[in-house]
Amino acid sequence: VSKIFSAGLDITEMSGKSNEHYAAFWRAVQEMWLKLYGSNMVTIAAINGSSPAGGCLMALCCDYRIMADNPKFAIGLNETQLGIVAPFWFKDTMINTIGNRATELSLQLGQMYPAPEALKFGLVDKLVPEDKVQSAAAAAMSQWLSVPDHARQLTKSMMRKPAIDRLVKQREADINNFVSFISKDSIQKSLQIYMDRLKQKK
Ligand SMILES: CCCCCCCCCCC/C=C/C(=O)SCCNC(=O)CCNC(=O)[C@H](O)C(C)(C)COP(=O)(O)OP(=O)(O)OC[C@H]1O[C@@H](n2cnc3c(N)ncnc32)[C@H](O)[C@@H]1OP(=O)(O)O
Repeated sequence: VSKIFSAGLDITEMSGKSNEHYAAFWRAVQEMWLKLYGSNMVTIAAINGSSPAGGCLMALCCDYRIMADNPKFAIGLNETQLGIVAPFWFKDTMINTIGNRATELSLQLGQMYPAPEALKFGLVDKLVPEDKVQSAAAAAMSQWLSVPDHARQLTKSMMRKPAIDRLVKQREADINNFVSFISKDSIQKSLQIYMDRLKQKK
């Protein structure tokens, strides 16, 4: 979709559903992260628009991020703005990209960074004109693929394994945490208010 890289997780999957539904949904989100963050392939994010929360997470899972140079497009883990909390593995992924202090600021405030600020913060690696995002991503891919694969893969795994092992070890507990958190009346209310606001802004 033009102007949106990803709107993040589908909020309708996290509201008004059964606990079994929430558990299956969260397992699928974990699976997505484990596959993408743990992939031994080269992954380049061509960020052609806004990228909140889960969308930002997907971009952060990639090896390199190229974003369209348009200040109207913003990226960030904005969970607190929805009244929800980025789980520890979202937080770990961000820390591994921009460091601890920048992550703390970012997460507590639920900040969305317009493209130029995202570059300054290190959330993305490069800005290019909107119509050059795909070609710049293809060029970056060629550069990354020119590195001997086994060496690049072992290096990637060395950097990411601790975060991945942490979720693998705590997977079931993380699902239980998600279900008990998201099914709280107060959290359901916050999500409802956020969705109503999204619709009103039209
Ligand atoms: C103790 C610790 C325990 C921790 C336990 C875990 C806690 C839970 C963790 C959950 C992590 C959540 C991650 C997420 O990704 S949440 C989703 C975050 N996403 C957003 O905030 C995006 C909101 N959307 C927007 O900002 C804009 O819609 C956007 C910039 C994406 C596009 O803007 P545009 O103006 O082009 O389009 P509209 O706003 O008019 O939207 C069109 C329709 O789409 C609906 N919409 C948008 N985003 C979502 C979404 N994420 N999910 C569902 N639906 C969405 C929007 O309402 C419009 O719908 P209608 O056409 O029906 O009105």
